[in-house]
Amino acid sequence: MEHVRTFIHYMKPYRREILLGTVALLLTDLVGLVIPWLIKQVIDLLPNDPAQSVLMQYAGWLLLAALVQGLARYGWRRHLFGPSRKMEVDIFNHLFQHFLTLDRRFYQKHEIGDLMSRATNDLRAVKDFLGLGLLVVLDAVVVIIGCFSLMIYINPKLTLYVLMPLPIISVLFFTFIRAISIRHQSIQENLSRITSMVQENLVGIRVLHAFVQEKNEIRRFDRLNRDHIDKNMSLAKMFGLFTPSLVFVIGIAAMITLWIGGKQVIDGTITLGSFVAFNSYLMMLSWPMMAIGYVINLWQKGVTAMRRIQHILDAQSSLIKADTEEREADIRGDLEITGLTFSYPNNEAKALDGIDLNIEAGTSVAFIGMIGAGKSTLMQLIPRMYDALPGSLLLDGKPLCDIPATALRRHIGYVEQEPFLFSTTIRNNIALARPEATDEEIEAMVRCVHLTPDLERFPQGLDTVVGERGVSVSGGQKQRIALARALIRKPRILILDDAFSSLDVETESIILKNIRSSITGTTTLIVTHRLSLARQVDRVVVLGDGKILEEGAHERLMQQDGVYRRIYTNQALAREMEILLQ
Ligand SMILES: Nc1ncnc2c1ncn2[C@@H]1O[C@H](COP(=O)(O)OP(=O)(O)OP(=O)(O)O)[C@@H](O)[C@H]1O
Repeated sequence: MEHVRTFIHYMKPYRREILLGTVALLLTDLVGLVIPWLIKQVIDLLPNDPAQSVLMQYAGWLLLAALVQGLARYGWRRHLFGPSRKMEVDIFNHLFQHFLTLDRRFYQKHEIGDLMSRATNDLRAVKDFLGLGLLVVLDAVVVIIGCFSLMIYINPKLTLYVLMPLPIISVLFFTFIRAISIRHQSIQENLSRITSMVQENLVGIRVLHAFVQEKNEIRRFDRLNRDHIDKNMSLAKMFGLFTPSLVFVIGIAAMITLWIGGKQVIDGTITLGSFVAFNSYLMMLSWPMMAIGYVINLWQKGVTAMRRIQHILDAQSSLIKADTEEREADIRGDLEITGLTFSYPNNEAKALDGIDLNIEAGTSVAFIGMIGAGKSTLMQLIPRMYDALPGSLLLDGKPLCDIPATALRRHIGYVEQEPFLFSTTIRNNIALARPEATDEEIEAMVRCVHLTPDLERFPQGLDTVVGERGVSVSGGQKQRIALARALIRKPRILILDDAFSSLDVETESIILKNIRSSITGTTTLIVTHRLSLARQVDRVVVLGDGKILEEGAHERLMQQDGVYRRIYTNQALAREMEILLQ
C-alpha cells in the first residue's frame, strides 16, 4: 500500500493527462465490446432476409466503430505513455537531488554501482509499470467486467457454467504471484551486483592491468552473469507454466460453451447470433487472462524497483541539523576541541579518543603521527563530513553541529588526501568552489600554488581538460589544482590533508609562503608526514592511536626527548643521506 501511495504522489501532476488517456482507453474497450454485439444483430437478422439498406446500415456502424477505436487508441497511447516518461524524469530528478544531500555515512554503506543500478534499471521498471502496466490493468479490468456483463445478459446460465474453472484460476494466480515476487527481488539485486562490478572494474582498470587480473575478473563476471541468466530462466519457467495454464482453462470454458451453448441453439433457447457473440466475448477474455501474467510481472518488478528507490529517498543525512538551505554564517576560525571521541559507523574502534585542543583563529597547526593515528578523521570532523558528539567541537564558541553544514563549508577550504577532479577544464575545476571567480582571481591562485610553469606546457593552458578524475594530469598537478580550488574562496579555515605529498620539499615551502601572503587571518590545519613543514607553522600536534601524544611549537618539542624529536631527527638524517647520495 505504501508503494501505491508513492506511485500516486508521482502521478498527481499528470492527473489530467492520465484521465484523458483513461477515457480514450475506456472508449476503445467499449467500442471493442460493441462490435460483437453488432455482428450478433446482423446474424440474428439474416434468417429474416433483411433489406440491403439494413445490412448497409450495420456495415456503416461497424466502419464508424473501427474509426472511433482507431482515434481512441491514438489518444490513450499518447496520454498514458507520455506521463509515464515524465514521471520517470521526475523521479530521476528527485533521486539525483537526494543523492546530493546524503552524507558520507550513507555512501560508506552503499556501493556506487548499486546506486547507479537503482537510478537506471529500477527506474526503468517503475516507468514500465506506470505506463504499460497501469494501461494493461485498466484495459483488462474493463474487458473482463464488460465481457462478463454481456455474457450474463445473453445467457446467465451458460455464464455460470463458463465460470466453473474459476477456482483453478484463483489458485494459479496466487501461487504464481508469490513465486514471481521472490524471483524478481533476487533478479534485481543480482543486476545491481553486475552493475557494481562493471563500475568498480572500470574505475580500477589500471590496477587490474598492473596485476594482470583481467582473466580472473572475466571469470568472476561470467559467473555473476550466468547466475543472472539462471535467475531469469527460473522466472521465465514460471511464466511458461502460468500463461499456458490460463489459456488451457479458457479452452475448457470454450469447450463448455460449445457443448452446452450449441445444444441451447438447437433447442432454440438462444439465437445463433447470441451464441456467436457469447463466444466472441469469451475469446475476448483470453487476452486479459494472458495479460494478467504480464501485468503481475510488471507490477512485481515496478513495486520491487520502487521499494529499492524509496529506500534511497527515505535515507536521511545523519548530520545533526544537516540543513542544506542557503544560510550564511559568520565565522572567525577559533576551534575548541574538548574530550573528542569518534568511531566510524562500521568500525567500533575509536578513531579519535579524548582529544583536547584549542586552536586560535588565524594560527597554523601541523598534525603529524603514525599511519591510522586519526589525523584525517579529525580533519573530516571540522567541515562536518561526519558529526562528532555535540559539545566536543566548538567553532567560535558555538557547537559545530549548530552551524548549518552548507553555511559552515562555505568558509572552509578542504584539500583531501586523494583530491578528486571533475572531467572538465582546470579552470572549471578551480572555479567549482567559487563559480563567480574572475579570470584574474583564478590566475592569481594558479600562481599562488606554483602551477604556472606546468600550465605553460599544456597547449590549452587553464582550458586543458583533465580527463575523468583528472587522469591526464600528474599527482602533483592534481594536488595543486585542488589546492587552488580550496584557496579561491578565501576560506576562514584551511585544511590541507597531506596535500603536498606529491610535491618536493622546495615547492611545498614556496607554496606555503605564497598561501600565507595571499590569505591572512585564516586558521590553517596541515596534516603531513614531512616534518620540514612543521618548522613553518605555529604549533605541532603529534597524534598516536587517536590520542594527542605531544603538542607545542617546533622548538619546544625539539627540547623534549619525545616522539616528535625522534621522528624529526630520523627524517633530517634521511634527508641528509639523500642529498649525499645525489
Ligand atoms: N571511512 C572509514 N570507515 C571506517 N574506519 C575508518 C574510516 N576511515 C578511517 N578509518 C579508521 O580510523 C582510523 C584513523 O584513520 P585516519 O584515516 O584518520 O588516520 P590517519 O592518521 O589520517 O592515517 P594516514 O596517515 O594513513 O592517512 C584508522 O584505524 C582507520 O582504519
